[in-house]
Amino acid sequence: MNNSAKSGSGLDSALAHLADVVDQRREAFKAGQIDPKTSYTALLFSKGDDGILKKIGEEATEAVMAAKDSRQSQLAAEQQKRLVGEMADLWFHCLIALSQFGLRPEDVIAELDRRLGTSGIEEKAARKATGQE
Ligand SMILES: N=c1c2ncn([C@@H]3O[C@H](COP(=O)(O)OP(=O)(O)OP(=O)(O)O)[C@@H](O)[C@H]3O)c2ncn1[C@@H]1O[C@H](COP(=O)(O)O)[C@@H](O)[C@H]1O
Repeated sequence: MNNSAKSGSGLDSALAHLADVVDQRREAFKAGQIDPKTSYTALLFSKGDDGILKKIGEEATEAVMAAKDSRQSQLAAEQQKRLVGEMADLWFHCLIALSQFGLRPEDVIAELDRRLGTSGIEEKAARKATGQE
């Protein structure tokens, strides 16, 4: 795997482009212009909140299992490829959930940007100190 692949704005634009496709599918589904039999994205939207959120749980579990298998097979290339595929499924289904709840990947990226440079340990301690936990 190439560690330098897709760093920087290419990642943002790839996610934004896919989110545009997902949002368009959602609008088309709501308008009755797209058939869940021909669009997997529309099929997911037809399942509503519970179906979409359940799918995230399933995809997360599949990604965890692929990671464990990858480790056991000493990171064999084909297992790494499977792990990337499962992570892609997970990210895709997260984009579906964001769209369902009126959000965009840009919102998540902005939050991650905001956190840059703040240690998770410090942030957790600050939350405890202000009683937010
Ligand atoms: N990126 C994706 C994408 N990633 C994963 N998937 C689908 O997500 C599913 C993964 O779920 P599973 O592994 O559980 O497989 P499954 O057995 O088919 O699912 P279930 O029957 O268990 O629900 C597969 O059917 C994949 O095809 C995706 N489907 C669509 N996209 C993008 O969305 C666009 C629009 O897709 P359609 O709405 O189908 O035209 C496509 O052009 C792609 O760019």
